[in-house]
Amino acid sequence: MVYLTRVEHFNAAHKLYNPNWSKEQNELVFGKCANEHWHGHNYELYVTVKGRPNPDTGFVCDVKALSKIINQYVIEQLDHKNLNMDVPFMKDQLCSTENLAIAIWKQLLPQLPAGVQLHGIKLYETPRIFVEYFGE
Ligand SMILES: Nc1nc2c(c(=O)[nH]1)N=C([C@H](O)[C@H](O)COP(=O)(O)OP(=O)(O)OP(=O)(O)O)CN2
Repeated sequence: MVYLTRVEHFNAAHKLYNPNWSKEQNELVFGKCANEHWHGHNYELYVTVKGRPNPDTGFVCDVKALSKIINQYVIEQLDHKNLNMDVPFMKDQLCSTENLAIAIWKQLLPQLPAGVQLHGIKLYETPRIFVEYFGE
């Protein structure tokens, strides 16, 4: 089994805010990330698929085709958007890196070519904060 990773990136705004809590409770839990006027991140997205190399191409899959799928179903939905307001697949969710990684997994899973398995999503919110999700 070979693991193949494509890296993409996007910029987006968000705030961490639980609508069931008071403003004070949100500020207590999320601190500056609850700022009602939003803040932004330069996200780095690592998508890893796994499979056996095709004997005719040597590819697990064509990574350029994988990039197109990631861009169509994920990056175009997220890039230069407000995650809380503009992104249907984040509707009614807290826009943490964890929840975003899970949502990206769910977006991509049905779009992958036959025979290519999604292994993991690694999403950097900042150079010092990242999550990994393996569909468990
Ligand atoms: N478990 C999580 N914790 C936090 C998340 C998250 O998604 N999951 N997100 C945030 C905020 O979005 C916050 O904006 C992070 O940015 P920042 O504080 O700038 O992050 P850094 O630690 O990389 O920056 P420092 O300058 O080193 O503080 C918070 N928590």
